[in-house]
Amino acid sequence: MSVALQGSLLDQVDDVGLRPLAGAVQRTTLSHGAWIDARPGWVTGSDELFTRLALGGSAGVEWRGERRVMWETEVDTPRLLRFYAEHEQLPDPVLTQAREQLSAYYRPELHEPFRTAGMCLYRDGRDSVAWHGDRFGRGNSQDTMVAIVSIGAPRALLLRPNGGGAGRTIRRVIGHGDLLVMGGSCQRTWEHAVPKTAKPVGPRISIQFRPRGVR
Ligand SMILES: O=C(O)CCC(=O)C(=O)O
Ligand SMILES: [Fe+2]
Repeated sequence: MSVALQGSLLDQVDDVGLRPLAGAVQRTTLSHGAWIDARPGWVTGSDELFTRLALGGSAGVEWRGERRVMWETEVDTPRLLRFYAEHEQLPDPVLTQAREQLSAYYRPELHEPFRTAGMCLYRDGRDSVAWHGDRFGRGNSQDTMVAIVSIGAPRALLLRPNGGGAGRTIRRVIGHGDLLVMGGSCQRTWEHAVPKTAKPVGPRISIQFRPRGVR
């Protein structure tokens, strides 16, 4: 796997860590009770963290390719994946800290901690995720939150109300340690996607923290 990364210059001087959330998170209210929060540059030293996580084997994450059935043929899922269930050790201590800090910050609103961590590796612009909501679990019927940490090369995350409609898509370019949290009814009244791009882009890792029973 080729994971050459053009890092952000600012980021290379920092050790891997987290900046504060309080006072630095900006909320955008969407329709139908959905919202997104943004905290740009939350993870410091994120290029270093990227390198640690992108390396396979014991130093990092066992990235897995998956297959799925599409139009009656089996195709590769266009990204690599690793899901950490709630009792699994996360692959880097800063991710454990991130989960704790998110849980503390959002507790008054979420009333429960973030527990699982889904990870995706987008190797280049051909990797993507199609329009969807995280609706396999409680996100289908209840308000909840999904917190996304993005490291490596920035990619566009698109959001639109279910079914779309011209001019209703919101675009956020996230990478290099940015935090984006989808909340309220976002998983059931809105959809999100990371589209393919023909532009030459480096690899990006997305880490999604979710509460129990949300997937
Ligand atoms: O790449 C991302 O940040 C989004 C991933 C996503 O939506 C998912 O895995 O459910
Ligand atoms: Fe998702």
